[in-house]
Amino acid sequence: MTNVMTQAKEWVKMERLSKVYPNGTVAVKEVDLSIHEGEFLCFVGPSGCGKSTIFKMITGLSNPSSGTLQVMGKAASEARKQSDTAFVFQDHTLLPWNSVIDNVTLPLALRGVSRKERQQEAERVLEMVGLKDYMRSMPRELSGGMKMRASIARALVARPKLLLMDEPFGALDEITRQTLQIELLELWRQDPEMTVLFVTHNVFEAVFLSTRIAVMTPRPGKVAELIDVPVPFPRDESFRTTPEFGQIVRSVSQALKH
Ligand SMILES: Nc1ncnc2c1ncn2[C@@H]1O[C@H](COP(=O)(O)OP(=O)(O)OP(=O)(O)O)[C@@H](O)[C@H]1O
Repeated sequence: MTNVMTQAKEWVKMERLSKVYPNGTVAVKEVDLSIHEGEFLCFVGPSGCGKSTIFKMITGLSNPSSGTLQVMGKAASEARKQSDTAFVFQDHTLLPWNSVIDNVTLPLALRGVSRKERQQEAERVLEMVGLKDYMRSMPRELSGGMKMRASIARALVARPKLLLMDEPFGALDEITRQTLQIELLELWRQDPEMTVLFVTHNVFEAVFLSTRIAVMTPRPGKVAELIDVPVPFPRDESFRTTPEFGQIVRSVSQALKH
């Protein structure tokens, strides 16, 4: 299942993708995985199973040792130049000396977008994440959840086709985390082309968000199992208490034990 109804394009294609670091650590071993336009795919696995290494290769920051990796039909290092990819990390990475709106407009400023358009686009995404009234605030004046919303707004401002999120809600309290999960799904649904790759250690979070889950094995990192979450969107809080939710959580937990 994807966010789009048409035949979905392959956004990321990994074939026997491996990464061996110079010290001999095999971080990723022969991963085969195709991710399509409009998917919401979660990587779940124990610490050190190579999730961040896969993200680094997708963004062209690290080269595969062997195998192939295509991002939007191109080698990852080429796709990087198109800047269709945005990231959100666990740490909000907002610049503390810039206001919220100046943080959000930064990716557009770096691309030479005019001041007027930067302002318009930033206001659009800040409205989407519910922070328009705080655009003149400084990051230190925001709660943890608001900082993460600002960080998401900054990632979305340039309308990325691929959004990579590495444990973005890991530092938040459970209530805020669940609220942001619902908000993130709404943002994703507003752009049918956008594909989200999301790393989490939390099985419940993965099941709530995903169209598909890649369960990773401990080192060397491999995809142990791909699990579909064939539950339609929109999903709301009630999904978390359905038998179907519990069943998929059990399947993922089982796959993690192998
Ligand atoms: N630059 C590096 N040189 C050597 N080994 C590395 C390097 N970067 C990562 N590793 C090792 O590769 C393995 C995979 O690391 P990676 O950071 O990709 O895992 P991860 O699943 O993202 O972990 P976590 O969930 O803890 O962030 C780990 O054993 C790690 O120690």
